[in-house]
Amino acid sequence: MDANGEELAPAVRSILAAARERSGGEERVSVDARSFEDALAAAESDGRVPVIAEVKPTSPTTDGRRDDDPVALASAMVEGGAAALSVLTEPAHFGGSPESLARIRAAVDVPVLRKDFILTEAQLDLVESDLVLLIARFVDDLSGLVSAAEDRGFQPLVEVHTRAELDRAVEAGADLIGVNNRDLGKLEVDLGTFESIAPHVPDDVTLIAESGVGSAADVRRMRSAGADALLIGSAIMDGDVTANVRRFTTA
Ligand SMILES: O=C(O)c1ccccc1NCC(=O)[C@H](O)[C@H](O)COP(=O)(O)O
Repeated sequence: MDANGEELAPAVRSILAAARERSGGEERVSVDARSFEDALAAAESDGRVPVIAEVKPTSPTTDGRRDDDPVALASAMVEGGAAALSVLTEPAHFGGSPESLARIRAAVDVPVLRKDFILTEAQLDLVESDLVLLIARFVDDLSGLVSAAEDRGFQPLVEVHTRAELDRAVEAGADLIGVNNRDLGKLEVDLGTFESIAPHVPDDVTLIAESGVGSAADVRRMRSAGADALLIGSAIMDGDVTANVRRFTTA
């Protein structure tokens, strides 16, 4: 069950159980973050669709696993025109690690999002990144965690899947909001989720469409519905990542 008492897919229950066990960093981090807004503006100004390309070695909904060097993958994504990167740090279900993120961030000059299931303030201190994902569905004190992230210099990206979660994200002061097309209760993907929530997002929020984008037509669909940027994982990790990113950034 999640905080709303709703049933969760077994894989997500397992992800959350593992997240509750993970400790934080030993010292409070203080990040000199690369501006995500500037990265989006740079992409727009030279005609690239702003894409956050995700280094996602595996996942509960992916067959197999990609064991390439994460830094090589990340550099190939930047070569394809990614405005920013998302890097999984969850080890048990996504094959990520904080070490991979630190190596990637040192090797590229675009902003890097830490993609994990952060539940506590201490877990923010595991590794430096430019953005951190906070999933509204799983965080009780969302305002507290948004503030804690900002106090450390992170740009928090608050992920929502419903209107009620959007309201919580806005109340928590989120400037960056991602609408996840993947329902983490059932693990089903529906691009209509973004289309139904986007009209209710305040104009001053930077809005990201997350999950389920697999084609140039999907990119255009999400952009028409109001996406300032797209977060794309599986479809980029499948095959030549530079060519895949380029297909989306030129959609
Ligand atoms: O991707 C999964 O299988 C997954 C399973 C359980 C919880 C979360 C999951 N994904 C997290 C994500 O948000 C995605 O990695 C990200 O939005 C990219 O999605 P996609 O482009 O569909 O790989």
